Amino acid sequence: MATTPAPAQDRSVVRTLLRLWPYVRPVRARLFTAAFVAILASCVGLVIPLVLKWMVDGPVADRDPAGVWLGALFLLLLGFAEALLFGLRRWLVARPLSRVEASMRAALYRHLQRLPVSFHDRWASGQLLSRGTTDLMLLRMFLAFPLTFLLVNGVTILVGVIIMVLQDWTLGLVVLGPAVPLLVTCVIFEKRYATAARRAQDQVGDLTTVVEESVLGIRIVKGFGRHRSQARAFRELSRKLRGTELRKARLLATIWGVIVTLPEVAIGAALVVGVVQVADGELSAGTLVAFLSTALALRWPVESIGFLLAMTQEAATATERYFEVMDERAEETDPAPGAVPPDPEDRGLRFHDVTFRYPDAPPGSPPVLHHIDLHIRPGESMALVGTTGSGKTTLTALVPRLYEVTSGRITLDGVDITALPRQALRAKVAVAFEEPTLFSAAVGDNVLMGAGDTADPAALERALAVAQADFVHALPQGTDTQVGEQGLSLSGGQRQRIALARAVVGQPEFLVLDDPLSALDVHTEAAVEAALRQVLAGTTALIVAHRPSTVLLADRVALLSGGRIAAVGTHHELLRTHAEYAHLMSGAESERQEEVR
Ligand SMILES: Nc1ncnc2c1ncn2[C@@H]1O[C@H](COP(=O)(O)OP(=O)(O)OP(=O)(O)O)[C@@H](O)[C@H]1O
Repeated sequence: MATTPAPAQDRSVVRTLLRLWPYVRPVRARLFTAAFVAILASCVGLVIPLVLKWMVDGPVADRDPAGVWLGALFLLLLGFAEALLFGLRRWLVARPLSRVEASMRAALYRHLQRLPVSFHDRWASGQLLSRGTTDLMLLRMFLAFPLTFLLVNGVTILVGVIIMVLQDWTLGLVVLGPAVPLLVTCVIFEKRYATAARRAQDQVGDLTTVVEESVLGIRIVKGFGRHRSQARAFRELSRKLRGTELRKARLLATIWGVIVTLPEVAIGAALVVGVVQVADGELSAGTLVAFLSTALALRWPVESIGFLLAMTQEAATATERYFEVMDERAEETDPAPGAVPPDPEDRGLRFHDVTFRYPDAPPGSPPVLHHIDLHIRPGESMALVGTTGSGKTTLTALVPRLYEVTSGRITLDGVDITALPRQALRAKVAVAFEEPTLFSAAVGDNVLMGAGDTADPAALERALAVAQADFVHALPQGTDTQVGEQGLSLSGGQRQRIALARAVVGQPEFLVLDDPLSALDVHTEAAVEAALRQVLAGTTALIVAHRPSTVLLADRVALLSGGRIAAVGTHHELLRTHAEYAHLMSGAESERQEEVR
């Protein structure tokens, strides 16, 4: 499951949001201009009450129709200017903000590609998906609205309050009365909403994981009739999410209620006090009209603060979730400093006293691999044999540095693999796993992924021939045929052969094969083996094998038992001298005979 740390209670929203600055920086000019334009638009709106005051105390009191028309024309122009300026603000921000969202998404994707396999072991893919989609959308919305409007509304309220106090300070005080209770409510609301927002966004991630798993595993779900339990799990998670969303809605409704009611009551009170003052002749009707229309013009900026704060909280949570992934350490691409200098005498692939424990294994648990010493000489192929769970896959994963050794060293031709840049290492070592993953692309492209930039059609043909994957030519568009997500339109054995072709296409110096022929029928396996033998003649190879036929491909065999190398020798030697090996192979042999029969 995903690591979804509990929300930090004492986080600072501002400090969290400031982390977005590097992404916002390139569009800062546009954003600041847009904010300035929005402030201008709001201030234009605040001039309207002053025009009204002039109209009521002037042309209306003097019964001057020409003056009223002039005032109306002014109002119309001000309205137009306000609308135009708000339109301009939108135009200014729309494009740059979608660029910010795209660049953050690209950075996240790039980072995910560079994070070690151990990170992906820990995190559910749905959590990563939701961070790259929903959370980034929330951030774009925050940059488009709350970021600008919290500032714009703040300035508008300040200017409006100054105008009101200048009109009549007693009425001003009446309207300002609710400011303190409003502020207190906002602070309490903000804290509670932060917790609910974090929970909701994590739950969206969990829900995405369930959907993704059941879509990818649809065959298992159907095959085992698990659709009801999957649907139940989905319903349970969406019920939880609904509960959290309702809590958010309730919190929002409460704050909205307070934010709307208090100012309305204050405006009502100001109306009563103002009317009394006008009746007593202490205040002109025009001033009261101007005062009240300013107060009404401030209603929206004040009321919107509730949901602007809510969106800001969600954005802070989204930022936190985004950086939880971005802060994870990516694999170093450059060689590690201080590695042991290369030993030119030490050729081939060599494990020197390698011990390995999975990074996410419970503390104190025994290592999966103990003090492995193994030397595969240049051009030699070595089979790795062992009972299930003995650590074979783990050992092979250490060579391309999918995981880092806990202690000890692995060397390729005397060079410590940590002293090689990762790209150079992975160009030297090709891998094929038992569970072949194909990408949504043409078959040919899937194979050529293994060849770096030096790919050519002849290499593709050669690799397909070695892997006995000529069947691709019979596909509707030959090597250009698109294979679906995970290559589901191909059989298991066909996918394995394409993955094998991918491993051999780059003619790597070192080949690591994790039981790559397990899904093939005996005849195809024999044909692949015959072709592989030619490839293996010049390549140093480590091949995980379960069947004697695959073992026979190799020059020597290493027996892995309980995470230790129990014996190394030729197949026939070990059959004679090692009971565990003989037992393993006889089981495999009888299974094999069953299969042939
Ligand atoms: N990502 C992981 N985190 C923690 N432990 C793991 C992880 N992957 C595998 N293990 C554990 O490491 C041990 C060795 O697993 P490994 O897959 O290397 O065995 P194997 O010999 O390849 O087995 P098989 O023949 O069934 O493929 C197992 O006990 C397994 O539970």
